Amino acid sequence: MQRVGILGGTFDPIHYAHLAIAEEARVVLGLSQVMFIPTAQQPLKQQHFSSAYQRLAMTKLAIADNPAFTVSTIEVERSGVSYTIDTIQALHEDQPDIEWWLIVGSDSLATLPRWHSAADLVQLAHFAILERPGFDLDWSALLEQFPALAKRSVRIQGPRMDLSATELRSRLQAGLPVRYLVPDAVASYIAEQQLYLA
Ligand SMILES: Nc1ncnc2c1ncn2[C@@H]1O[C@H](COP(=O)(O)OP(=O)(O)OP(=O)(O)O)[C@@H](O)[C@H]1O
Ligand SMILES: O=C(O)c1ccc[n+]([C@@H]2O[C@H](COP(=O)([O-])O)[C@@H](O)[C@H]2O)c1
Repeated sequence: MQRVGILGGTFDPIHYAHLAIAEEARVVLGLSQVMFIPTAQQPLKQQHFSSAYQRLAMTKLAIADNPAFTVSTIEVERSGVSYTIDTIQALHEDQPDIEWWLIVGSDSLATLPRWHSAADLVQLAHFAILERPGFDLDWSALLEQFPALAKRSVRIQGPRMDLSATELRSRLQAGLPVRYLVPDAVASYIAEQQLYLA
């Protein structure tokens, strides 16, 4: 069965750790492609710092040189709160013969108990879990709550990159460089659009 990866994210902004975990999961799991899906509105985040359109544009620029990477506008076009279960259900209905792999950092997976219809999601998707430096996942607690995860997930150790969008926004606000932390085209877009200055 063909396997396709999904990297959902706020991508505010997208950075090299996103690209690196997507590529790692692609190779380790033999994914035919990784679909990047920027959220319209992340359910657990109070605030976004650029528009959905700008985050989508940065995502397109970031993945342009990798033929195995694609961008889906499914959440941006649906608008409103972006529940992953809605996205997976739609993709699954459209292409039931694909094995869908959600690529998630360990920090994000730790919030799974608070995701909408999490128990159903675990039945529909597989999970590629990437270790995030400085973040210890309580794996046994999660397995206790979602036993199906044991058979439907793979934990991948690397690459370990201590980089976050939060840190990038702080750097930009402080006038510090983000070159070599995000693709050049993304750095140029951020500068042109004057993002993350306030
Ligand atoms: N450095 C990293 N290592 C592993 N996973 C990461 C890393 N950065 C982001 N991810 C994962 O990528 C996905 C999308 O992340 P997101 O767009 O929220 O970026 P972020 O850097 O975590 O943003 P913010 O700092 O604004 O919360 C999530 O599953 C997150 O766990
Ligand atoms: O469906 C939910 O309730 C839900 C709650 C929190 C996060 N998510 C998804 O998890 C992905 C990573 O989120 P984030 O915060 O790291 O950008 C992104 O696709 C979010 O929409 C989904």
